[in-house]
Amino acid sequence: MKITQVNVEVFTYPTRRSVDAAGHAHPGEESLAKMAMLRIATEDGVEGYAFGAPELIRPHIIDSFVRKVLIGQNVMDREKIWQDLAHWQRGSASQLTDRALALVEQALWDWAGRKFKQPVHKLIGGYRDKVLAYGSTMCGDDLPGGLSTPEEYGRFAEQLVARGYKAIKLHTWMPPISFAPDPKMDVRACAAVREAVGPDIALMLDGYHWYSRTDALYIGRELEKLNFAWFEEPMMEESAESYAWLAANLDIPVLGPESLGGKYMSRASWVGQGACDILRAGVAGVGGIAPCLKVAHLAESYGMHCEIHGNGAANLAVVGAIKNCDWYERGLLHPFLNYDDVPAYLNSIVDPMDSDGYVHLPDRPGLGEDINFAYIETNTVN
Ligand SMILES: O=C(O)[C@H](O)[C@@H](O)[C@@H](O)C(=O)NO
Ligand SMILES: [Mg+2]
Repeated sequence: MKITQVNVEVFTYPTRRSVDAAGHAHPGEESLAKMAMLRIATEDGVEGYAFGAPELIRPHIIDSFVRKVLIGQNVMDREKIWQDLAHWQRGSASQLTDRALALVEQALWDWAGRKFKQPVHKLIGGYRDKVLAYGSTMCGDDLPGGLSTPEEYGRFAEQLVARGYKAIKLHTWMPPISFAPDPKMDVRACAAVREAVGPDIALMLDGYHWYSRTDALYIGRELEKLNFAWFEEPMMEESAESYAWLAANLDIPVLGPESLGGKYMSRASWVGQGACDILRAGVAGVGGIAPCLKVAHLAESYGMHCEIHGNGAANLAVVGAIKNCDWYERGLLHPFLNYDDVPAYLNSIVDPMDSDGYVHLPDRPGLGEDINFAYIETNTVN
């Protein structure tokens, strides 16, 4: 079945999610954001879709790389298409990103699910039909009543437990917040949350990402006293040696890498260097669902868990198809925002959570996005 069309529709939608100077999300005034829908069609008229930032799949990327590789190829040859695209990355002057590869590959999976009327996690090979979620907070802020003090983290954590979460991951304060980075404030927020939720809720920290080895060691040892489940990305992930040193000096599991490039190859290096106790990969960060599965299977070969980075249909599909992952990252959450609010371009969210803290894998065909095509058509801007 040959691919005949690759198109991108950019549309606007209202959001209260704003981004700070360091790229971290926080609540803000309602504004109009742009989203791109990648649409891949075959000669039989069946289509697959993926949503992402417009700049990732801007016309230069689609015209110079994606269309050249995809048009005429068999839509079921996902691995060959992915390898062909990946080989264009080196010569693209870093313009063809892993995130762009991930969007193309996701749309190919979505096509297959829609064609064969199966959810992607079942096409991969399902492992589960529900998964416990952890509430992943937004980074700390300076908003009164938000996440501006350790006490406010504690109060929010109580709300999350009441909603049904059985685990909470704190993203704490980062620059441009005036006092950040501050290891002691990070620890105070973690202590306030532990105090608020008691001993039976799993807690994790994913704070400032540029600490020194000694600062990271200090925080890690404090997290051990608070019985945290894992310690995530406290230092630059380019230094696997630093993580190997940290993991050797801590008992709390060190988890990573999240934001490091290098797809499944860098993850293999981390395992080989003992740089983490739990591996990490997200569909966007490693170039797609199949590369993410390669990381999860690598981890499984070493008796390790692989906790999948990020929310959304593609990450949820991977979680649904692997055993060595305990959680689905549901977020990012904030006291001022309701995560369950449905974006205007969807008819329902892909990851509703029940009162026991479980997200049920979607049984809709494809990635499971319940797309509001009429809204997208009406609000398309390109
Ligand atoms: O932009 C980021 O750093 C990530 O999106 C982050 O906020 C969050 O997704 C994360 O680190 N999860 O583990
Ligand atoms: Mg993280």
